[in-house]
Amino acid sequence: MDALISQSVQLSTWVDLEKMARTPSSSLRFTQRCRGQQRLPKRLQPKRAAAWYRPVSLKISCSSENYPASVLESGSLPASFDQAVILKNKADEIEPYLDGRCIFLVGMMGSGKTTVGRILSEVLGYSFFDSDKLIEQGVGGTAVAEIFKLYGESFFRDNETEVLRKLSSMHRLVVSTGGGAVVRPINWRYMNKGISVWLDVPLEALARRITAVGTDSRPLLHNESGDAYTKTFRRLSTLWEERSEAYTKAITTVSLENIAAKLGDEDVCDITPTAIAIEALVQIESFVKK
Ligand SMILES: Nc1ncnc2c1ncn2[C@@H]1O[C@H](COP(=O)(O)OP(=O)(O)O)[C@@H](O)[C@H]1O
Ligand SMILES: O=C(O)C1=C[C@@H](OP(=O)(O)O)[C@@H](O)[C@H](O)C1
Repeated sequence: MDALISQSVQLSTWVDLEKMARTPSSSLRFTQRCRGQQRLPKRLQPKRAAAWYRPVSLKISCSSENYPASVLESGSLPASFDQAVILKNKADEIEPYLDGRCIFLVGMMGSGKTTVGRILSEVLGYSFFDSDKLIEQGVGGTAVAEIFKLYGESFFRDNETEVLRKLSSMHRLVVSTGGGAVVRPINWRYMNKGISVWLDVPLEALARRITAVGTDSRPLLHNESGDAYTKTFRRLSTLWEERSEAYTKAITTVSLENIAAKLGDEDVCDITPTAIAIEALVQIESFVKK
């Protein structure tokens, strides 16, 4: 049965990746907001949730058109510029150094791979792919949770590897991978043909985000007892113990705790996706300019 389905999941038959990749994603604006954020119970709300929507955390003024080589490295963002402008300038600066290499975002579920990945693809003029979505399309539009239920995790993982293999032979893509893609060594061979970026987000923040949107689409978070936050946090902790080492194989790391420290924020939940995208470019820059 599985063999039969596997055969039907030939990438060429389900997604014309090459064609899709020729069309850079166009739905994104530089300033990404947390749309559709549901209200959490008060005790789960981040201390300054509204700050997610702040356009920028500003420290100093800057009169030059040339932004500091590393706006976040310096720990100070120029006061009069929107994060979106900083992001776009940084993208323009490093894009030639990428030589078309793909960017693979890795990280625990809920770490922002899709959110940040879309922003990066937009500013770099790259195409965006979500590997989970490609797997779903390959199985006739079956949702990830359903694929796990009907065919099991290893079937899902085989398809994930096949998707990554195919994507790794392409250029100018930003790819949001599934949280478990890091576990198979073969996947690293594919992802590190491009530049892998680990979004390192504290478990508490992940659990808050996922609780806000629900766990329906994330099958590995099903089957726990307790309230939504507690069971999500517990399951994430187990997965983290199994995977934390694997994430360190990424070529670059974006640590939200480091960004928070640089910006003077005390809560990682205050960091906007745009600020995270800027830091991702800063980290990528230090790799490509080495
Ligand atoms: N920097 C951020 N601050 C607050 N919420 C965020 C941030 N980045 C992502 N989110 C939210 O967290 C949830 C998971 O993000 P997503 O990009 O889908 O993660 P992943 O693709 O890694 O699973 C989404 O609801 C998204 O809106
Ligand atoms: O952590 C994991 O093993 C998984 C994460 C999910 O992707 P996201 O990280 O995008 O939620 C999805 O691939 C699947 O549910 C398995």
